[in-house]
Amino acid sequence: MDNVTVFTHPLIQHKISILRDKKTGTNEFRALIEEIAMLMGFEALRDLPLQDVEVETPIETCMTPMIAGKKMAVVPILRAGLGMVNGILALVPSAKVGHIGLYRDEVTHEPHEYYCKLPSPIEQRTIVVTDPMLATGGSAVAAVDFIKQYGGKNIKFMAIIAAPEGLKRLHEAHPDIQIYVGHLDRELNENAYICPGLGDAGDRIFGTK
Ligand SMILES: O=P(O)(O)OC[C@H]1O[C@H](OP(=O)(O)OP(=O)(O)O)[C@H](O)[C@@H]1O
Ligand SMILES: O=c1cc[nH]c(=O)[nH]1
Ligand SMILES: [Mg+2]
Repeated sequence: MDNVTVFTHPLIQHKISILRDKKTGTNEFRALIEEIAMLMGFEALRDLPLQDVEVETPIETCMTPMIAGKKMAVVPILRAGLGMVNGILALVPSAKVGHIGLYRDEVTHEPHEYYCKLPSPIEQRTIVVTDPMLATGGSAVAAVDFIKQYGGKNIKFMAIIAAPEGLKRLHEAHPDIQIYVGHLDRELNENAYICPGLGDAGDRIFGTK
């Protein structure tokens, strides 16, 4: 699929396997989500624009590349996407952070919006949307719809685990965005949970149940 990257890096696969283990506690789970986001972000941000700036080394003055301007936004889908934000900010500390609040109805599995605040202006920014779980794809499609309504154009979506159904739905709804997936799982179950998955990412990050 064009514009879709499914990671195979052993460090990412190893960390995802620890996430899956139901014995992994909140502390470790939260740290792993952040580390995986950073590893995925390293690849996802390989096309960030650079500009040459003048720097004086101890030897001489030279022109050398740096990230051009403050041109990035991280937009987590609340709540679980919040867990990935610091991993991306560790790479680009100057990035602005927007928030989109969505929860999935337990019966219909449809996403419901409860919050949306994005950095303005957003048109020129590289926008990294984070959510560990891409299940039916309803939340991801709704979040990207919002960002496009606000004027966002250069959008990257990062999920740690995706179901084939959700990846297909997001790619078909928004073929122009770059999608990054840490691992593509087998399927959704009758409750629209990813199998084998890792359970409810939000509850495991924040210790709620
Ligand atoms: O692809 P979908 O079928 O839309 O499902 C994925 C969504 O479900 C989870 O959020 P949840 O509704 O559990 O909210 P939470 O992050 O607050 O726990 C997850 O973090 C995604 O946002
Ligand atoms: O498996 C799933 C599906 C949706 N949301 C989660 O947190 N986990
Ligand atoms: Mg949840």
